[in-house]
Amino acid sequence: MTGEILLKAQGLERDYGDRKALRGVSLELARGEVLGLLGPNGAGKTTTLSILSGTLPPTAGSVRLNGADLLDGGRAAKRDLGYLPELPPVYPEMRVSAYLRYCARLRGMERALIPAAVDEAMRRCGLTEVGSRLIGKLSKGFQQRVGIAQAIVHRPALVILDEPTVGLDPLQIRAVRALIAELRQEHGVIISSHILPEIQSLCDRVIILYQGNAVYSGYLNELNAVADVQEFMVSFAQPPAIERLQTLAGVEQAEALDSRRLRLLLSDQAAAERVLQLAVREGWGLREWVPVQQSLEQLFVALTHGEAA
Ligand SMILES: Nc1ncnc2c1ncn2[C@@H]1O[C@H](COP(=O)(O)OP(=O)(O)OP(=O)(O)O)[C@@H](O)[C@H]1O
Repeated sequence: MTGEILLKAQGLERDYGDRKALRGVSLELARGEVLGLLGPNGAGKTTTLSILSGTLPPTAGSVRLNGADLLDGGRAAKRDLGYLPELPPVYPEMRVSAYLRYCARLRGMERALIPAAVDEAMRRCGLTEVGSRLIGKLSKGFQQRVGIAQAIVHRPALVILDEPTVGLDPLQIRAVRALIAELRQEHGVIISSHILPEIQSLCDRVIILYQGNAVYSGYLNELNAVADVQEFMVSFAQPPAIERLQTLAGVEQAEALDSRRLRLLLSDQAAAERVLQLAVREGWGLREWVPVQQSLEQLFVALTHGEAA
């Protein structure tokens, strides 16, 4: 965690009739952090975000935002959050700036502060030029920006975005991703996505949901730590025979890539140390020792048993 805890959810469960959509999900978010919720269809992402945004009551569990109980009808806590649901809640017959003024008012913002807040939200979301246009006449990408603008107009501490780039063209996706990257400067952000590279490029931390459980929670830069096997690209000036490497304890696989470069799969850190000590003792002339990052995709496939993301 980088800072003070903004959001803390514990033991969230949600049943729809006898269907268990969430089975005890807990999470935390610090200020300035971007958390990604990743999971195959039906994993429980939207259910989780609806609960975190105070729009759906959980069957069990608690959510605290800035220390206040969100589920206890806390209007003050709700003022601290902005939510973009899967379908942006925009009114096609309203003009952009009028709609944003309406949203700011709805979230309890003081009247005198609203005009400046609306201008600021439009500027941040690239909407200044279309402020007087009818929302229904805007492209899907611009409507999505209006959806994000309504989520940030009242300057909430927490912004929750459910599949923010779904249905957009590649240029619109780039613009929305750039906007999300900028949001972190002022807000804690939670996004859900099916798109692995999106989560990888925008988030500090990821939670992988599968069948209503959080099967993984961790920082993206620590992915290797959860891998059972560690992979390295290695090069030696005088490499040993590949058969020699294959007989060493903890070397799961050794494969020659060219005359000097090898790919090693090792069982753990101790195996890496043994190979390095031997390289020094026997004068193999180490040139490169590069860990191969385990990708989020590999982890996702392993944890969700290959269900398509
Ligand atoms: N209103 C509802 N009534 C009954 N079952 C529901 C309802 N909403 C969701 N579910 C079920 O709960 C489970 C979790 O759904 P949820 O929409 O949270 O998943 P998701 O990860 O957001 O999926 P997707 O990526 O498809 O939107 C699914 O099995 C879904 O069918």
